[in-house]
Amino acid sequence: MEARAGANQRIARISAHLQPPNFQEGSDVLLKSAECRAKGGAPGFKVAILGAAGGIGQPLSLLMKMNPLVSVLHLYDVVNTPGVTADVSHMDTGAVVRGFLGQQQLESALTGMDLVIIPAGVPRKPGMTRDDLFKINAGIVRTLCEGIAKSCPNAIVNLISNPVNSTVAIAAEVFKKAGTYDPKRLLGVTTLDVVRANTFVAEVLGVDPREVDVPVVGGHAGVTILPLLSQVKPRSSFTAEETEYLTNRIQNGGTEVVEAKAGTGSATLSMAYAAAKFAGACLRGLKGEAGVVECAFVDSQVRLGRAGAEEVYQLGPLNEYERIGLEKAKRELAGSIQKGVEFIRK
Ligand SMILES: NC(=O)c1ccc[n+]([C@@H]2O[C@H](COP(=O)([O-])OP(=O)(O)OC[C@H]3O[C@@H](n4cnc5c(N)ncnc54)[C@H](O)[C@@H]3O)[C@@H](O)[C@H]2O)c1
Ligand SMILES: O=C(O)C[C@H](O)C(=O)O
Repeated sequence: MEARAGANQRIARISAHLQPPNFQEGSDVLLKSAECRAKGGAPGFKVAILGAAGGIGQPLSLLMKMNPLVSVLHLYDVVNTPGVTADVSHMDTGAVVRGFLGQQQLESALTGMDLVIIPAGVPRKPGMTRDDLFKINAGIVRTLCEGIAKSCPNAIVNLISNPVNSTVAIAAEVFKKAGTYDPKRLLGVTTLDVVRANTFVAEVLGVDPREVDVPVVGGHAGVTILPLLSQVKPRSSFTAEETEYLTNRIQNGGTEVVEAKAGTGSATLSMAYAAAKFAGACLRGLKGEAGVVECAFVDSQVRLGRAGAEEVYQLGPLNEYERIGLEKAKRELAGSIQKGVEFIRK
């Protein structure tokens, strides 16, 4: 991912032509009973969550266990996965759950996966920016992506760990180094910005948030989060004050939660919901469902193709307010992407 390339449109159509589900068995499982059931398990996709014991990881594990398209769910973390795995595995849904603990089990956790979701890493505390997490999370993302390149190079990757504006570039560089990079398969998760935008816009319009669809493009930090209020569905108009209020609230939604949690972490529940929504869309695309469209932070070199995020949508007509916002977003994104690239290339 080049700095220039990462700063453009971010609405990806999830491909209907990805690899079919595979049913290859993993090894080194912690739960023997899950291993037995996996052999006769329902058809579906194999999904791994890396960072599964965390604030996002736990509710996300629960939500993915509820997804009927998932046949096998691997829960990996450096702590506490036996407990989380035992707990989630008691849910009477189809997916077989296996737990993996510590780096020596990373390879087993990843082998054969169709989709890997990464919420591993430290969250913000009040007064911090997402970029302040770079130092710790960059190394975590690098290690996990090296594992993916080795054990499941064809998996779709949903990257949640902050700062997303840099970690996606780190992942891209790791995959390039390993010779496995496919921009169609690497997706930075920005769905929480869309989820928030839908909620806040619905509040202003006085309608049900489920009826609202707000495209949010750019990256996932401050001014790089760019809601396109001129393209809200159903078609709506906003006063200048409403536009300013909504843009600021959407751009600062993460900080609003960090401050409310007062040092105990950042968004976890709404993030798990958003991640499950996005991962579900990826699985529906993998399955062959047509017209699955989501916003994501992707390398804009993506082109129409047969194996992944098959199309990057153009931004559509922007108003003056949005054009100014886009220029600000591009400037900041270019720096964040470059920082991620340099972390791997140095
Ligand atoms: N993209 C988004 O919209 C979004 C939204 C919310 C949070 N986040 C980010 O998600 C990340 C996780 O947030 P959280 O609240 O779940 O944090 P958390 O601290 O509750 O959980 C993180 C988990 O990652 C695990 N972990 C640490 N190093 C690991 C490694 N090398 N391999 C595997 N697992 C490892 C930890 O053990 C922990 O269980 C943070 O970076 C946060 O900023 C992103
Ligand atoms: O704000 C954070 O640090 C977490 C996340 O990126 C969010 O938007 O909630």
